[in-house]
Amino acid sequence: MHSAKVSRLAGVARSASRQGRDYGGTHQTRQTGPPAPPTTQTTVIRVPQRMQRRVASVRELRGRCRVPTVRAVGPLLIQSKRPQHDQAASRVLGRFERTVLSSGGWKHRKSFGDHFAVNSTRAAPPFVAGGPEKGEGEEGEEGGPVRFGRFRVHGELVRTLAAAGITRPTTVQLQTIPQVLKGHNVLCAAETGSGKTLAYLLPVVHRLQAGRPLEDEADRALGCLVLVPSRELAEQVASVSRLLCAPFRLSTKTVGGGRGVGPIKATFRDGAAADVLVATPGALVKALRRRCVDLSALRFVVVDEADTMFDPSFSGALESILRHADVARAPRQTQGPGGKAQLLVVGATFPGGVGEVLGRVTDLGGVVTVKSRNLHLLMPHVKQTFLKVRGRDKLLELQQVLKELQHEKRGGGGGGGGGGGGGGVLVFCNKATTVNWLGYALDELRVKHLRLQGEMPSAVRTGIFRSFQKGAVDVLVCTDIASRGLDTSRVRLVVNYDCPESATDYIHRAGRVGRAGGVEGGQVLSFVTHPWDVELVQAIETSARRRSALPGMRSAISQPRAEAEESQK
Ligand SMILES: Nc1ncnc2c1ncn2[C@@H]1O[C@H](COP(=O)(O)OP(=O)(O)OP(=O)(O)O)[C@@H](O)[C@H]1O
Repeated sequence: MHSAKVSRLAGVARSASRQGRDYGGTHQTRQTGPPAPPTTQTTVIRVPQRMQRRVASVRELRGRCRVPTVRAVGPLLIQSKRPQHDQAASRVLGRFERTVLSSGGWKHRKSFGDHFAVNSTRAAPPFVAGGPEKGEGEEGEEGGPVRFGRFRVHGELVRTLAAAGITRPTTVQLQTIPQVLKGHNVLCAAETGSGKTLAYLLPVVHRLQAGRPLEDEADRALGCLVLVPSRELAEQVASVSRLLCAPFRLSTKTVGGGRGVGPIKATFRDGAAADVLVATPGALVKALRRRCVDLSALRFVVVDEADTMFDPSFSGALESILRHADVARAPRQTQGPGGKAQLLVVGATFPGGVGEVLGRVTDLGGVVTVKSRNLHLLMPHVKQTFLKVRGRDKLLELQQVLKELQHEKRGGGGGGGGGGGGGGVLVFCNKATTVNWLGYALDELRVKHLRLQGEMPSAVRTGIFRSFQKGAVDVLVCTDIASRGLDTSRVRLVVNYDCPESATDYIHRAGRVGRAGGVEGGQVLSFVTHPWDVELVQAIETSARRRSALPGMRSAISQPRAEAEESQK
């Protein structure tokens, strides 16, 4: 803007000098043209002081704003519409170094049409063991890759995983499984899609089968409770549990909300308790009130998707459930018959209230924290593009993107897009009403899709998600309900049709691509429309350039306030 004004002023100055004028200063007088005939009049131009000051200040500002730019060479980390904002993959911006952001001027309406991408800098996810960057302890005793056998869990478990094509543990599994086997209460914070479900279910099933002889089936007691925020996620976790439990004839049940009390009672009608129960907090509280479930013999309580579960909308129910379970304070309390329950809290992000709630049910000092090295960093194996676009143009942009993907799927892609064609697309909106509206608009454009939002009955939602997972339809238009925990290994593209409202939501949405064992070459495309979206995008771009964690993300439990004050005294 300044430059435009300066050039405008300069233009006036130039045309003035062409006409023989000069902007030398106030009250300057100069004779122009051929030697003055006796009748020639002298031209006098008066430049107001205000204007002079303005030109001087704009000149000064231009000088100040000139940030030394290093021309990016080699592969690019940030690829911008304006090449002067590119950043090479080999360069990491220092913590105190001045950042020149591609999204710097995006609050201005003239920036519509601008775009930049954070390119992927590696092919495989960093949490898959044996990749180019090996993590701690990722080599076996003989220098070969680590296999599940290293944990000394039951051979059947290792064989079951191998039959499912899972032979080598991910980084988070390597760190978490030994701690759970030792009996610790664990807080596990690791990236989306890094295999956290197996990280807790594998040792849990191993210990359940070890502690219960097969003949005991009649007086079976609930051994493990897994709490998750949605019914879809309950079904997903239960399917992994059933796979692992099958060789030992351990049973898994699910109980989810949204269907009244009848189905909850029906789940427990047969009288036999499950070995593993996967439940949503609301449904479990109802079951506890009606004495359908007994938590007295619990050996494990798992809280999955911690950021949602400790959210104020769930935390009340969660706390009352944790009070019913007798949570151990030290590993020795979990041993032997009548042992207390081990607490495992799992998530990719953690809200502030975790310490408050956990402090009331166990000793926080005894909780072992397992934290991934890349937690809260942008995923280096997923290309993430940001496009500044007017609200009215978003639909056309989306249609174009879907068309290109369809074209690639039919084999006409020419390989330019990286990775093969096909795969699923998740289109995230912020509200259920936008999902419905966008659904109608896509119907008009004859784009085959499914819709998923929280106002639908939960049984319908589960069916919709299952058919998307099976590949019946490639496009799923959804709210954030699909961003937490759901395994979307076939998703190749995430479109943020509405920019997410927080960095946490961005991490969870983007985490639906680039998952362990999932489709390679996953990408995220975000439409940026409003000035308040721009702030989040600038925070993401800054983190990408500095390779630092996104701001405002937590991964540790803080002591409850009262306790912290006491320990300070
Ligand atoms: N060791 C492994 N090797 C290959 N694939 C794996 C491994 N462990 C898990 N997976 C696969 O990775 C995918 C993601 O796993 P999972 O859903 O447990 O991730 P998550 O960390 O819980 O993700 P989110 O944070 O989104 O809940 C699943 O499809 C799972 O089968």
